[in-house]
Amino acid sequence: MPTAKICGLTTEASLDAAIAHGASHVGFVFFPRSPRDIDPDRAAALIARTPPRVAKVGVFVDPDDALLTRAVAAGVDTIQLHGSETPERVAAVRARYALPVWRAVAVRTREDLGAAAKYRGAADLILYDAKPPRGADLPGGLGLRFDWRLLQGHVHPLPWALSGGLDAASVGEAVQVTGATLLDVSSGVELSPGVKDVDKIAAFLQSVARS
Ligand SMILES: O=C(O)c1ccccc1N[C@@H]1O[C@H](COP(=O)(O)O)[C@@H](O)[C@H]1O
Repeated sequence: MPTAKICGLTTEASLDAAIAHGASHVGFVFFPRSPRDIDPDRAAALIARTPPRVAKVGVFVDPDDALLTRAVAAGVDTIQLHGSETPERVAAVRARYALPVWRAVAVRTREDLGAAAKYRGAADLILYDAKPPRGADLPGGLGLRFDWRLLQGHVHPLPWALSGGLDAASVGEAVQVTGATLLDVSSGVELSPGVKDVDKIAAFLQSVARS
């Protein structure tokens, strides 16, 4: 059965809904430009109420080590790098913190998928996300999807997950088209950027469980 990460959590209510409805991963965004940005001290309070079976993913955009160290001290146990981190930087982060590291790969065309192979031996998982439009304020969390058919026949160099514009209505088709076993959502379970909705979280996780 596919599993899911609910990303961009900032409140007890939304975190509790994700846990209660079976999320395998919860995500906290450490990026000041994001409407979902969370301070590591606040994240620590949310992580403290998250059971061990649920992975706590920190989402970062070209972070320095000081921020990574604060987030790991807060309880983040998986690092998602969503900026322009090179394979060398990804490998260094993985070695320094001895935690699983995900690398986002932005996809618009089939050629974009080629970037994933560069992270073999550096990242633990590739997170395919839609490529943001030129000049976008954020590299992710925009509720945009890419053509999932691009993943058909793609030889994945690493374990992988799917993100970008998913919601309760579309996630079943996403699983069918791509064969994804881990689905990552942020905007699709929100009322407005940064404002999570517990009913949308429940509906998304129910759709994943049915897929
Ligand atoms: O959510 C954010 O604000 C964010 C900021 C910077 C980098 C990544 C971010 N979110 C990630 O984007 C994808 C897709 O999100 P969406 O469902 O399309 O809104 C997801 O992996 C989030 O972790």
